[in-house]
Amino acid sequence: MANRLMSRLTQCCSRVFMVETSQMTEPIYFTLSATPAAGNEQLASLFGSGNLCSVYALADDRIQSARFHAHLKRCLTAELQSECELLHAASFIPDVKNSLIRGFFLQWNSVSSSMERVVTELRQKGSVCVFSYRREENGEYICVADTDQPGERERRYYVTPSTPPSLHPSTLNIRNSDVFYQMKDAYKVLQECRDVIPESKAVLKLVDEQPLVSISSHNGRFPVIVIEGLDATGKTTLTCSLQKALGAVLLKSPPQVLAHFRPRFDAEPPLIRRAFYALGNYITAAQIARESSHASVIVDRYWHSTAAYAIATAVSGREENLPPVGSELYEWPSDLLKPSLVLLLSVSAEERLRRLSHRGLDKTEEENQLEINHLFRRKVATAYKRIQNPACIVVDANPSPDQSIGTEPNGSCEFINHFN
Ligand SMILES: Nc1ncnc2c1ncn2[C@@H]1O[C@H](COP(=O)(O)OP(=O)(O)O)[C@@H](O)[C@H]1O
Ligand SMILES: Nc1ccn([C@H]2C[C@H](O)[C@@H](COP(=O)(O)OP(=O)(O)O)O2)c(=O)n1
Repeated sequence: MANRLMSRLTQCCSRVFMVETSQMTEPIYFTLSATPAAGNEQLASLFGSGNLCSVYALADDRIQSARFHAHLKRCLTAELQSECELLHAASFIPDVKNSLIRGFFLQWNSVSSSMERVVTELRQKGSVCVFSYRREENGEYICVADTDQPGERERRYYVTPSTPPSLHPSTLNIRNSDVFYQMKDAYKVLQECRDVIPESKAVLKLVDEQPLVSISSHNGRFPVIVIEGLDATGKTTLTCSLQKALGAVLLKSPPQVLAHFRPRFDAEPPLIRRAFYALGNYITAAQIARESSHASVIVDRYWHSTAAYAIATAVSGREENLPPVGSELYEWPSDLLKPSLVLLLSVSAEERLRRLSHRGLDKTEEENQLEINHLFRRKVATAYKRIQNPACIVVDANPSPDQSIGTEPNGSCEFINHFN
C-alpha cells in the first residue's frame, strides 16, 4: 500500500509539494526531480532547521483516507508535540481538480528518540509513506523516498524550487470534498460511510423520507428569510423575535431531527462532516417547502453557513488564499430550494466576544477555534459575502435588540418594518 502511494506521489514529475511554515506567509513550493537544481532562499530557510521529513497517509478509498489522515494528525500531535514542529504539507498537480493529497511536514532539531521511533513505526505502517529530506555537503537538497521498484529500496530526488500556483492548492479539492453542489454527491459520501459510521444509515433514511422539492418550490407563496452569521452574532435572538413579529414558522439547519447526530459527525474529518451538514439543508428545504405554503418562514442558518465554514476551513493560511470573487465554488447548489432573502448579521469582534462571554454556554471546538483564530473568522465572513445567487444582505447587528436594525452602508434592510 505505502509503495503504491509512494508511486502516486513521486512518479508524476508534474506534482508539486507544498509546506506551510506559518498561517501568514506564502507556502514553500518545490518539486522532486532527477536532476539537481539551484535552491532558493525559501528552501534554504526550510532546510536550515534541523531534521526534516514529510508524512502522507492514503488508503484505498476516500473515506478511509480522510479518517486515516485525521488519525495520523492526532497521533503525531499527541506523540511529538513537545519535540517537533508539525507543519501542514500537501502534494498536488497544478490546475488539476481533486489532485491534492494532504500530509504533514515534521521539523525537529536535536536527536530525539521518540521522533526516530515514531518515524520508524510510521514507515512500517501499510498506508503511510515517509519522505526524508536533507541538505548535502555540496549544498544540494535531497529527498529520499521508498520505492516499489524491484531491487531498489529507496530512491533519491533533488528538491527543486517551484513557482507558486495562481490559485491556492487547497481550492483544488473543495468541490465534492468540502462543499457539495448536488444532494446526490453528499448522499454518496454517507453511503460510503455506512460500514464505519452506522449513524449514516439513519441520516440517509431521514433524507429518503423527505419529498423532493424543486429549487423554487416556495415561489408565489410566503417569504422565506434565512438569518446567517458567525456564532453569537444574535441569530437565535433575531429569529425568535421575527417569528413572533411576523407570525412566522421558525426552522433551522441542521434540522431538529438531525440534532442528536451532530456530535457524531462533528468528530469526523471534513469530507464526512460537511456531507452531513449538506444533507441537513435538504431536509430543511423540504420543511421550508411545506411550511411556506401557509406562513412566512424564518430559517436559522442554511446553505451560506455550510459553504462558508467549509471553504474557510479547507483553505489554509491567509484570507487572500480563498477562492476569488466570482469563483464557481461560491455558487448555490443546482438542486437546493432558494430562500427569498438571506440576511448576514455582522457584529464587531469586540461585541461578539462580549456576547459570547455573557452567554457563558459550553463552546464547541469550532467556536473555540473561532475565538482564538481571528483569521479563520475573517475567512468565514468573507466567504459568506462571496456566495452568489442568492447573495446575502449584510446587516449591522451591533445595536441592542430594542434598537431597530440598520444595514451596512451599501446594504438595505428595513426588513422588520417591511414585513410588519
Ligand atoms: N442585538 C443584541 N445586542 C446585545 N446582545 C445581544 C443581541 N442579540 C443577541 N444578544 C445576546 O448575545 C448572545 C448571543 O446571541 P444569540 O442570539 O444566541 O446568537 P447566535 O444564535 O448567533 O449564536 C445572547 O446572550 C444574546 O442574549
Ligand atoms: N446549515 C449549517 C449550519 C451549521 N453548519 C456548521 C458550520 C459550523 O461548522 C457549525 C456552526 O454551528 P454552531 O453550532 O457554531 O452554530 P450555532 O451555535 O448552532 O449557531 O455548523 C453547517 O455547515 N451548515
